[in-house]
Amino acid sequence: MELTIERLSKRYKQQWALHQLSLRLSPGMLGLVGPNGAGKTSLMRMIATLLEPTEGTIRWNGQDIRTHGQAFRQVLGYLPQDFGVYPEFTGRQFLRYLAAMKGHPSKLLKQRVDEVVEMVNLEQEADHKLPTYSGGMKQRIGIAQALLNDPELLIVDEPTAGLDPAERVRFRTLLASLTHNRIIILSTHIISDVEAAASRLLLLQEGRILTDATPSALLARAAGSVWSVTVDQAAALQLQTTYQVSAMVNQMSGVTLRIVSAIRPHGAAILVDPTLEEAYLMATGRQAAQV
Ligand SMILES: Nc1ncnc2c1ncn2[C@@H]1O[C@H](COP(=O)(O)OP(=O)(O)OP(=O)(O)O)[C@@H](O)[C@H]1O
Repeated sequence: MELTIERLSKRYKQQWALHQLSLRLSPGMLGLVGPNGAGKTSLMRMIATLLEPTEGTIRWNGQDIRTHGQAFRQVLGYLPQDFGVYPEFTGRQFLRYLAAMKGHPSKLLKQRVDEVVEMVNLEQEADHKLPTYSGGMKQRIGIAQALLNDPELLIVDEPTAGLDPAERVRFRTLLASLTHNRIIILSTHIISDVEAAASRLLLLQEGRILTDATPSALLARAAGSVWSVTVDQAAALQLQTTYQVSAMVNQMSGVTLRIVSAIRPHGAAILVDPTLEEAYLMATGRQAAQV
């Protein structure tokens, strides 16, 4: 099970959304992280065969996905960013409909739909109409439809956008439970979404790979660059204008700031262990400093 991407580029008119990206993926979760416009959706749509690359190739187990499109789509599951549901259906009816559309053998269809409903934990709500679902439940239906063919490659584009914190945690746990024996590509600009489950993080910026590392390697790179200091309001404001502040807590004794900086930002600042989000800020900040 291997996805190989070679020198993949996408240009929209004059603008390069993705530039000469090369990547080799094996089972596990890849967290695709980057700000809006970094090229995440373009990359995912090209892998899902929904968008034609301007240059480059994508191979699944050595075969070009453009020439083996039909066979490739059988191992592919995709949840797009703008997944829409049909309001007249219940969750279960909707999944049966999609399974039939995807050519699922009718003898096994009901059983498979029941299985995916169970996998995403929607047994209680599966016979309720879709408009009554919360954002998180709709996204779980989205994952359920992507799992209908038990895909070896699962692509999920910004699944937690618009979910409340409890739904996000639940969705993260669900995705983490699906990593066994398949490749998952999950895009997000919220790094905590992939913190627990991703074995690899790809930071994209302006269509290029900024960093390709395991979460622990990314954390190790940020060690020695995250500080904590408690100061008064005026000093806190001053520090905020000069440094990258990753967290700020008001306390009786003053304002405690966490600061991402290669140099000690204040005489009283002490080094603290970085979070993955801070490691990400460090990686993207370093790039900004180079430009
Ligand atoms: N159909 C299109 N026509 C023109 N430009 C596009 C089109 N789709 C994307 N772009 C541009 O390509 C760049 C990459 O967009 P893309 O949607 O791939 O990024 P993204 O990282 O997924 O961002 P977001 O999180 O906002 O979806 C952006 O500058 C975007 O404006």
